[in-house]
Amino acid sequence: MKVITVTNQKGGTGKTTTSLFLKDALIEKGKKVLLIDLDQQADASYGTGVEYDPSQTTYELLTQDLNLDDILVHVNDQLDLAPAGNQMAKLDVTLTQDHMLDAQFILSDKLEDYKNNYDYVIIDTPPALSMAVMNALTASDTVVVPTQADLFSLKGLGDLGSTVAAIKRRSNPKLTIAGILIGRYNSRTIFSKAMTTALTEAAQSLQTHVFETKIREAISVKESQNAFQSIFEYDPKSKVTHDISNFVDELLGELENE
Ligand SMILES: Nc1ncnc2c1ncn2[C@@H]1O[C@H](COP(=O)(O)OP(=O)(O)OP(=O)(O)O)[C@@H](O)[C@H]1O
Repeated sequence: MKVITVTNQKGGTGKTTTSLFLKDALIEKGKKVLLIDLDQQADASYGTGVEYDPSQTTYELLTQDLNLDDILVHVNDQLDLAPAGNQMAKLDVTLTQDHMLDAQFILSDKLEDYKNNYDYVIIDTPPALSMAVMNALTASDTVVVPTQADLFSLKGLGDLGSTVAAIKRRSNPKLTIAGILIGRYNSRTIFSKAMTTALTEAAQSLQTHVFETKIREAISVKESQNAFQSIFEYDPKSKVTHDISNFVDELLGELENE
């Protein structure tokens, strides 16, 4: 079982979209996937199109004496969902009030018994360097950092680099950053010198590289999300679907070589 966290503390950089693409591409490859939603906005959970009990979510999993099974939603034979709820916004406060020791290990401990149940676990995270993200990083093999080809999306990635370094030292030495993924890409955009410098610096600060594949901006991305459909079903022949396939092949190639 490989655990992949999708994170960037900046909002709206494509974390949920990337998590859903990853889930779709892995299912397309016949893999068994667990999607864990740690973002209080719960867009990834909503995106699967299933109904779930809003009082049995990843917040309860991380703050109460519950097993993953207690909150899991069986979406289909290849996909289970650990859904999020808006109570996730108070996770850091709750864990501090409860004086939880080693609070970043909770998710990793709770995944321990499920190692043989899934090929891949995909974790969608909130736009913050919160306890939810610490838990995701501690439980993961690798991290994908979605960004957009603008300077603001790259701001603050140095902080993510420091957090990952701290997690590697303290709670998860095997953690790697697979790469920075450029999304909503427009091929007519000329990368400015400033953008190229910022991308290089961002990759250096994360001790990683930028994925060769970029995901283009395409209306079918939003349309497939609105239709609660996998992009592979909604628009199988489109260029963006091809990008997604190439990106996932690039990522899996890296993971297999580790
Ligand atoms: N390749 C793409 N083409 C078109 N639209 C896209 C593409 N990728 C992402 N989007 C759109 O960009 C918006 C932001 O993406 P998304 O919700 O995945 O970001 P996020 O990082 O998860 O946001 P947040 O930080 O709020 O959790 C969404 O409306 C999504 O549909």
